[in-house]
Amino acid sequence: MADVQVGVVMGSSSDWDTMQHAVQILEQFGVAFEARVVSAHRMPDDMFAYAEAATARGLTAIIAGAGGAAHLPGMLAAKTPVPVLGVPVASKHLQGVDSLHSIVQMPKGVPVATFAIGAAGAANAALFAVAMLANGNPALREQLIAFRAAQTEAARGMTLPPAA
Ligand SMILES: Nc1c(C(=O)O)ncn1[C@@H]1O[C@H](COP(=O)(O)O)[C@@H](O)[C@H]1O
Repeated sequence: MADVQVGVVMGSSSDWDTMQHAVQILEQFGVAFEARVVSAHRMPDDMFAYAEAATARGLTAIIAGAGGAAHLPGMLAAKTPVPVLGVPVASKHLQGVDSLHSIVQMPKGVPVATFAIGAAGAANAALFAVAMLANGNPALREQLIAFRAAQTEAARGMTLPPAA
């Protein structure tokens, strides 16, 4: 099995509906990844161990999704130099604004690259990880360019219904 290039972690299995959109992109581009539940709040020792092992394991990026008091991405970033891409998962009561603010408002010196709330943010985090990997991988870069071109064609082909 190929070495894992990107780690996809989330605070709970309830985040999977959102985070599977990151995994779909990584699968589409043939990036070797792992997906697992790692919670700063509920399993802090495991979270520390995951972050501490990330460099030696050769991870290029960690995509971390969490909802509510979403400390997971920031705590991972505190424990590893591997870039952390944070995905705010929509929460039950505050629609993910709490998650977004928890992830984006990092103190100076410990950055988390923060994406949009929900599925689009998860997909974009994965596309960003692909772009990072593509810096050293011309074939992957070509794939990314083809993905963008297909998206452009799809947008050009969009039609609108008659006004009501
Ligand atoms: N924000 C965090 C962390 C963390 O940041 O460590 N661990 C779990 N959670 C979040 O709690 C929400 C509810 O989780 P449950 O559905 O399991 O109760 C999830 O969105 C999860 O990401």
